Amino acid sequence: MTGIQLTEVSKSYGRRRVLDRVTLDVGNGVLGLLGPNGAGKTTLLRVLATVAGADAGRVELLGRDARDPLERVAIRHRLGYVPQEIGFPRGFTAFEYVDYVGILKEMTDRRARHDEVRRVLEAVGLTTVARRRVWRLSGGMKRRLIIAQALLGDPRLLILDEPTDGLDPEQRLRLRDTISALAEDRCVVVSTHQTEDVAAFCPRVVVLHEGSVRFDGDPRLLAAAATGRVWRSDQRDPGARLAWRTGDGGVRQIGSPPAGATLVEPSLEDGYLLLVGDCARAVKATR
Ligand SMILES: Nc1ncnc2c1ncn2[C@@H]1O[C@H](COP(=O)(O)OP(=O)(O)OP(=O)(O)O)[C@@H](O)[C@H]1O
Repeated sequence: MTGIQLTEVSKSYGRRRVLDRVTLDVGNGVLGLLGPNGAGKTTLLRVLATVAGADAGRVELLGRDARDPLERVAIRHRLGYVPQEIGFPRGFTAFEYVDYVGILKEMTDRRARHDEVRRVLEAVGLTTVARRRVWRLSGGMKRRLIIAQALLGDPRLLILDEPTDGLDPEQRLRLRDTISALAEDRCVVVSTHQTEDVAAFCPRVVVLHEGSVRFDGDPRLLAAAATGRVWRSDQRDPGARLAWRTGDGGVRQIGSPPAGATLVEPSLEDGYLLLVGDCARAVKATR
């Protein structure tokens, strides 16, 4: 069964079209979603999490039609969602918070639910702080707590909006590992601003720009698209599309290289920045 099948999905807020005929077919594995601020990533994830409806197009999740209210309930029983914004009820411990979400998910058998709460807290490395009040947890721990609640009930579809945001490098690695393991037999969509996250654990990446899919494929192909367009020198080149100082005192530059430039191996970040820059120029030219 396909996890996600979107066909020509569009959504607008007022007169602004935020998703523009998005078509996607996603099976098991991790799909990384990249895009600049305002590209429509969160809106797309909200549609996938059945929090927001599409204005047009077909949204099929876990083989069910998300527009049908009964089918939607069935989808939600098998879906885990980590939203971008987090709010916690006051006074709860980590355990009580996840347990509360379990109750909302209609996990009525108390003992089985508590076992499940312990399992998901363990999965994100929060067992030792299970009895600590949420307001006393660090920002990174709170992010992991939100991920824990999404894992309740072993969902087949996981929608994660910037899950690694605010995590320290060790926790980030640990979470990447957890997500990769989960994705072996389920469909996981992860939005992020970190190209290194995508390079590290997403075999497939989708780039959104102004609500449209501009790239869908292997991250290595996105990086390779910048081959011959990334160079390094000591001085900033006025003709470079993008240029930034690197830690070793040099300048990394993207665009059409000047004669004699020392070309370097492009990274996923280079390929992404070049693509987004090209999209922005194309949009500007049509306005
Ligand atoms: N509820 C809403 N009402 C009106 N406009 C909205 C609403 N939610 C989002 N938007 C607008 O839709 C566009 C896409 O927003 P969205 O949050 O989906 O982008 P994003 O790619 O997730 O951005 P970011 O990387 O900054 O989180 C933005 O212009 C935003 O202002």
